[in-house]
Amino acid sequence: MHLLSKSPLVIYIENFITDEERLHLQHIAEGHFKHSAVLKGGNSAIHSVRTSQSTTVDRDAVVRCIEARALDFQGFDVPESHLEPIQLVKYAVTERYHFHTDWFTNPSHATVSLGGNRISSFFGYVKADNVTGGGTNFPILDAPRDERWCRFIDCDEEYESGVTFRPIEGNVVYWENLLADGRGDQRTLHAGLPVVSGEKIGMNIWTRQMPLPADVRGD
Ligand SMILES: O=C(O)CCC(=O)C(=O)O
Ligand SMILES: [Fe+2]
Repeated sequence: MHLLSKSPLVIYIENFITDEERLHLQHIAEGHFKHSAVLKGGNSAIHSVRTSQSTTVDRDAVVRCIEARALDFQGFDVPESHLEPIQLVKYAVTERYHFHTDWFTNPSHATVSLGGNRISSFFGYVKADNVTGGGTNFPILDAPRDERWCRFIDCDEEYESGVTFRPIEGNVVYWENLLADGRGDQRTLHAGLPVVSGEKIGMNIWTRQMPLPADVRGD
């Protein structure tokens, strides 16, 4: 693990998902991907901000193991009821996810009965062999200086473009979305850059401030 930023907290984790888990996730998601609905202004609509396809995965033994790892990483005290179902996102050539925050900007999506807002995100790379493009760009983060980071981030990017994580299978980026007072942290703005060649599949694990309703959890 490598600490990229203390504020906002951003931690890069190598080999968070095993090869077997990656293949399993692809297998159970096959045939379920749909063009992603992005919440905009109160109604769920298929919106051009996101051209990829997504799906959630059912909670089998392998998925529970990944979830347990995500909870343990966050210090053991987050109950599993605060986890959204794991979401996979698939991008074909040219597909992308424009700049957004994972925390809900519309308070009506973050009410107590809905589990509050998203305190943290794990974004991982489930499939990325022979992918060019398709990095995850955080324009407001300061790029680290040490060239050992170039294994994971695109060091050809201008310093002004922030940090772009390259899609590397098995690795994840973890960050905290909310400030200490619970408001969303604008510095967590990010985008999935267009895929230039190959197919990219990513994984989102989002943790809420409060328990999710059982029907959303899929329990
Ligand atoms: O595809 C990426 O690199 C980022 C995707 C993302 O930010 C999301 O699904 O919320
Ligand atoms: Fe995101």
